[in-house]
Amino acid sequence: MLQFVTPSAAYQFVYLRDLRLATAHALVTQAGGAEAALPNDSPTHYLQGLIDGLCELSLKDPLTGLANRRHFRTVLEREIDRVTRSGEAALLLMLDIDNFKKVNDTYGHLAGDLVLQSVARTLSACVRPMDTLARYGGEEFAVVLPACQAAFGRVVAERVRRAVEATPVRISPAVELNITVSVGGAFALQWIRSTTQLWTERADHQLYRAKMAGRNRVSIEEQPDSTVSAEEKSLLFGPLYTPSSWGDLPPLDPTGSVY
Ligand SMILES: Nc1nc2c(ncn2[C@@H]2O[C@H](COP(=O)(O)OP(=O)(O)OP(=O)(O)O)[C@@H](O)[C@H]2O)c(=O)[nH]1
Repeated sequence: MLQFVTPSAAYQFVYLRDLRLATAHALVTQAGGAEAALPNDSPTHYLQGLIDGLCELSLKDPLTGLANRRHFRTVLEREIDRVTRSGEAALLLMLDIDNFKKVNDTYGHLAGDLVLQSVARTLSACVRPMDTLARYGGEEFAVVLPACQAAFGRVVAERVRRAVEATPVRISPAVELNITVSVGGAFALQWIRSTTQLWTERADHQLYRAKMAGRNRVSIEEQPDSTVSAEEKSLLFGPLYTPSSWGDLPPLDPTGSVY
């Protein structure tokens, strides 16, 4: 099923089995991919353009144009793979707009949508092209920052928080709103294969702490010390041991952790 926003800002859903060429064309054009799918192209090019445009759409959140949650999970899984193999640091930030319900309740849902779009633009301007920024859910965003050392991660998280605070959102000619976000962050476990669920839970826990501490602040988990020695790395990634060498192996840690 594809979801898109109509010109009147209403959400519309289309089941793939009901998707007609004209609807596919309208969806791709609306998303700004019209050049890729001009009907006076050759039929093959035209159809390929539509298919490419629809694939692109299926990865995006229709309101903000950021990566959607499904796409973000795929990126996180890839990042876990990379971190497990390379041992590089990677940071996951979860961000949540503070008191957003009040915006909706006071100014209406459309004003809330304008705030979401504005925050999405501000966040996009704060991250590197190699980072992936997503709308994770209602008023929650997420960013994964590959190759991100602890000191840099804290600077980015604080920069993001300040940027949102410094960008008022105009929701009507007479009304401008000051918006803030709370930010929680957790580093990936280096050399150890974790799961997207565990990683997001750790970042979410820090986000909860930032909210509990008063909102409009950053809380980042201390980078877990999962450094392994060169010898241990060779145990993880080296050739398999033969039974005759088992006697040389260090005893197994009952928790399964690598120190
Ligand atoms: N306008 C708009 N509102 C949304 C959307 N998705 C979720 N929301 C609203 O986001 C609000 C979330 O409210 P809460 O979870 O209570 O959080 P909050 O008011 O931001 O409070 P804190 O997170 O504790 O600071 C609800 O009012 C939802 O209706 C959306 O796509 N557009």
